[in-house]
Amino acid sequence: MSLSTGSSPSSRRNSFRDDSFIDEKDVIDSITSTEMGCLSLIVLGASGDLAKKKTFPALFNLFRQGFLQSNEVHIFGYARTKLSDDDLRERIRGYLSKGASSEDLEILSDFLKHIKYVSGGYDSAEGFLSLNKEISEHELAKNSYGSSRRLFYLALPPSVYPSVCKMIKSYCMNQAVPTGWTRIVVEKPFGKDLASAEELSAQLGELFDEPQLYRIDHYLGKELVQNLLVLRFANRFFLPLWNRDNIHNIQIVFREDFGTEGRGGYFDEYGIIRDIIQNHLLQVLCLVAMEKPVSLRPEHIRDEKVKVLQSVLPINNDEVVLGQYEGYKDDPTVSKDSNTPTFATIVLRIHNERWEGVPIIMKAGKALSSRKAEIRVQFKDVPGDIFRCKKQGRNEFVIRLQPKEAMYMKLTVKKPGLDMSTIQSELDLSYGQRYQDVPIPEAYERLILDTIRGDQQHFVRRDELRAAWEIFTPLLHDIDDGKMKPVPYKPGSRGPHEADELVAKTGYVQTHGYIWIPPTL
Ligand SMILES: NC(=O)C1=CN([C@@H]2O[C@H](COP(=O)(O)OP(=O)(O)OC[C@H]3O[C@@H](n4cnc5c(N)ncnc54)[C@H](OP(=O)(O)O)[C@@H]3O)[C@@H](O)[C@H]2O)C=CC1
Ligand SMILES: O=C1O[C@H](COP(=O)(O)O)[C@@H](O)[C@H](O)[C@H]1O
Repeated sequence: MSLSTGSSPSSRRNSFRDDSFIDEKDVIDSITSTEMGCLSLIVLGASGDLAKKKTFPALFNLFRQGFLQSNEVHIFGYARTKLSDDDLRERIRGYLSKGASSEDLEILSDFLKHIKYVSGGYDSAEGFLSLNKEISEHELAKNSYGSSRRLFYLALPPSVYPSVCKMIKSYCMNQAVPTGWTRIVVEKPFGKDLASAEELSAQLGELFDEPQLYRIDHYLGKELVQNLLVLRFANRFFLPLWNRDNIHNIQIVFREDFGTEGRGGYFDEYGIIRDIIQNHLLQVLCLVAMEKPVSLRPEHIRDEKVKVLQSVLPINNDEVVLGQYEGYKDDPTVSKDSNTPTFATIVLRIHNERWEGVPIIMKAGKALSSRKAEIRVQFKDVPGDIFRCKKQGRNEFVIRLQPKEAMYMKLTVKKPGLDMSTIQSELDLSYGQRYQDVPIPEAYERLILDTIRGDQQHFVRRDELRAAWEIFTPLLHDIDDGKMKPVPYKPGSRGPHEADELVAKTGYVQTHGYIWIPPTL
């Protein structure tokens, strides 16, 4: 976990309004009026993996940078496990203190004082009544000005979302209306297919209005994902090139160099398409492929994302390769005859004026040779090529989301020297080198801050979710019914060779003899 450093707490608190390019008056007004007063952050599922690894570290980083103010905030953990306040604090301390400086350890001790734990069931009126009592006491003690705010973060399996939301609605709503608010953050996977996602949406929709619901997809909080709209719409370079006339194919790739360790039971029920492609990679695709929004208002952006999703053609199963790494089924929590893919390459086709004929290759896998996530835009060959550049490979624009954020453009140049020959080189913007003193925030930090500020731009709207499930549901049902089977691949490999063959069939040209080496400082 990284403890990002930053400027002084007081200056950081207002930096969003100072620096943001979101300048619509109403957005700013809504942020200003709801960013004050007592703030209760309630982490449901506080005993779990996500809470430990992501939610509490993100809250701590926001606290240490002054985005959560000591005199306003209180954090409540809730779960069934019997823990004392100190048990939870010690768990968090254990995770956060590794490698921390003495200054950080001091701030951590202060942060932990703001944490309380309440134990109870996810359908227990008694549990939620005690939670409400704790929150109300904190509000009474601290609410000296402004309105009280309640943010419920569901770090829980989706199966309990409906009952938890009913409990919140019945027993824990903020009474400080209309100035205060109650918001709910839900994690993916949001459903297992179109029908179950719609049912879940309907259940939650009966209890909360869309502006109260934040469907989090942490890929939308990654620095270079947030950069996509700026890159595409603020640079004259890209505007005329970003279309079927110039781009041959696009790849959106997620690789992990570890398996499903410790999460086999969950993963076996969902698989790589539901875990990564239907949400994280598809959200990235929306930002890569959407038209320019009317403005930066969340609704304008999300309207354009929905249009892209609705333009995706039904998946052709001949353009899908599934894989399962050898040894996956050794996990005792995984079924011995599991048909669950841990790897998938899927070609999507967008039926619109900009992208007709451009294969969009979505690739994700666990237990592969490396860990990285990137967008790879491959341009067409140069027409009337007098340099025989084809030998060298095509222009490619690569956006590396992680690790080591970077953007680089592979291009052909004259080989330096007396000979007149060409080689592949690159224009390179590596963030570690270009922005040496700028800490890159963790995705969860940024997104939790958005939920507190009431900015839904980087959250998935209900109709987006529906459109996303519409794309993948037929394929998922074919896999669930055993009509599509994963091929085995070796852990630590590139995945099944059939996937490389499929990508080659789409016309992707691999550049041989060239490798981008991230610069070192
Ligand atoms: N872990 C990760 O890296 C990521 C997780 N997510 C999503 O976040 C959510 C939480 O994930 P994670 O923390 O890994 O999950 P966990 O399995 O760790 O569950 C979180 C907590 O929920 C409670 N719980 C677990 N299973 C059940 C059940 N069947 N019924 C009721 N309560 C249960 C447990 O608390 P107790 O028994 O104490 O009540 C547990 O501590 C999930 O939706 C997951 O898909 C999303 C991205 C990444
Ligand atoms: O949502 C998930 O994401 C993680 C990968 O997240 P990253 O930010 O480290 O790329 C993945 O390991 C997990 O299976 C999935 O549920």
